[in-house]
Amino acid sequence: MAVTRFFWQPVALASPISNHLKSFCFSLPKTLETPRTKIHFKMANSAGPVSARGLITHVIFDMDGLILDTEKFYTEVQEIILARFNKTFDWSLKAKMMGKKSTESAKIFVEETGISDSLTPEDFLIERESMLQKMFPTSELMPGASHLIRHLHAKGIPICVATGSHKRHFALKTQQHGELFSLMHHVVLGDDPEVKKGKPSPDVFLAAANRFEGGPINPDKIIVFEDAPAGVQGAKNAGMFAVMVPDARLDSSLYGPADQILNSLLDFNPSEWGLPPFEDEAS
Ligand SMILES: O=P(O)(O)OC[C@@H](O)CO
Ligand SMILES: [Mg+2]
Repeated sequence: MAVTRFFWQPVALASPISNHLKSFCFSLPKTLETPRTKIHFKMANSAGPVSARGLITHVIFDMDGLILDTEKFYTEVQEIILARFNKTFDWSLKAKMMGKKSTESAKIFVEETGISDSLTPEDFLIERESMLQKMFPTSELMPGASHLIRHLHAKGIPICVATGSHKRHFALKTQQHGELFSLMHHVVLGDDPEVKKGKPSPDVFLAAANRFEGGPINPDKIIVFEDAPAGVQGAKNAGMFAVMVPDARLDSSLYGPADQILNSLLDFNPSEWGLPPFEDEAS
């Protein structure tokens, strides 16, 4: 199916989106894309997400790089390990690893960097573990995460987490954020028995949809918030809507099939998806 990308300035969003798409949208050459300064929407066709947004009833959050600012820890330790081999860690490799189960991303790391003869995926995981264990308890929230989670919970919208992180890392990363995560109806982890394959497989998102009250919830009633290309693809493979909040350093050619691309969770407008509007300003 042909995919057209549309861009517009957020200030134009005063009346229903569908009208604006028809009258105010314009496309820009790729060179003019500025991912951190504009809100991007991707429309699969004229009957795509805009008409379906009014039906959203449930929300799934990714964790690393979306709720928690933890991707930087992985980047740091991977840079340290590669430096030992006189190699540098870049964002094209980062993009392939992020969002995946640790065993899967470890394999990608040693193979893509050409160090698999010297370091096995298992040894890589052992080497980075002691560094990560010190870093994870210092995890901080991403901008807008607390505001959006608290808002949806207060309005009675069922919310949950679907992460590639396994149980032990989840506990370390959320040590300082127990109260916020307690607002989630449930959390599906990467080492959950129902998650046979990591993102971009839909497993973690389908398990998340199954576990809501009255589940399984129809995927076209669900938005997934993601930062990683594999996560966006996984959400789409599950038949859900994907709102991507990518790191500014991620190449825009890797945004993939995201339905909406935001600079930050602070830019999310619940009303556009038929969710209860904010009553206050995000802080
Ligand atoms: O699915 P998320 O929460 O991004 O976790 C993946 C993580 O283990 C590293 O990228
Ligand atoms: Mg993530």
